[in-house]
Amino acid sequence: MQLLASNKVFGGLHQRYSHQAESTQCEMTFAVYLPPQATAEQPVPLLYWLSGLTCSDENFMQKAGAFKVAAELGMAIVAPDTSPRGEGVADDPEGAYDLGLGAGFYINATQLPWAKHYQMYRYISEELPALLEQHFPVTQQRAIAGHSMGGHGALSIAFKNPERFSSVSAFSPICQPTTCPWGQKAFTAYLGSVQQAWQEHDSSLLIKRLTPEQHLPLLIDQGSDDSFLAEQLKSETLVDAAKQLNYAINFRMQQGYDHSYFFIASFIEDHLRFHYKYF
Ligand SMILES: N[C@@H](CCC(=O)N[C@@H](CS)C(=O)NCC(=O)O)C(=O)O
Repeated sequence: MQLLASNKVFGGLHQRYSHQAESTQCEMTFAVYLPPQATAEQPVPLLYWLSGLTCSDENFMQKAGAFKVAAELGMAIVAPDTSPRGEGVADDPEGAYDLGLGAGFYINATQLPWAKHYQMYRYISEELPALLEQHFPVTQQRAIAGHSMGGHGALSIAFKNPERFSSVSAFSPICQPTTCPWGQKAFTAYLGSVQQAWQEHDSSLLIKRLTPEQHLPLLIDQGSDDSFLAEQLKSETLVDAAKQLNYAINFRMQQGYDHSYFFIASFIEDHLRFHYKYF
């Protein structure tokens, strides 16, 4: 693991690392915030933050304004990259923002040319936690959150692995990727046309497989003025599914907010305090 940068912030440390990942067969970069309380003797719980399309490890750390409350609570945060990168990693031939680099969708690709490196589900759900829990002062208390494509990542990974997390939250998540243009484009490329493979990564469907004991505390914030809401995010699909299951999720339609990090910065404190309650 190579330390790329280290900055003191609110008494803790923001650090960027790169490492050779086995799952994605390339060098991966992630950023971690270690609050002042974190020591080898007193490790702290860890929130996974999954970002959206076009993002790297940097967007959340620079724009969300999460450090002050994370430092107060004593909570570490990791922000991984959103796709494999580097020489030899496939990208959309036209450089589209919603496929290839910056658009890994947190799934394991089975189709060429993507399959070799686009193994983001395995990276996020297995390889990165093992690495962090071995090398950083963090406990095995995990929460997961994300934005947009990363909201889809957080929800689908939590629904597939409810025993690994104590809570899950999302901002403006893609709730039904099997029926929206972003999801259909990515799933067709990465998974081919087999619907069964698609359904393995659709939160509005995965939620129906959970037993009541597996209903993690779940908070979702969605901006009412988000230009992607109707066509891409479809939050009503998840809200309706939860209602049918008597899964008491906390869904908040926030009036006048858009899809940006201005929205995330406005409510990130609520999400951090929400997750902290359940560690
Ligand atoms: N570039 C795309 C939208 C991409 C976008 O909104 N990305 C969101 C996540 S889905 C984001 O967080 N962008 C980076 C940022 O705001 O820092 C477009 O113009 O339609």
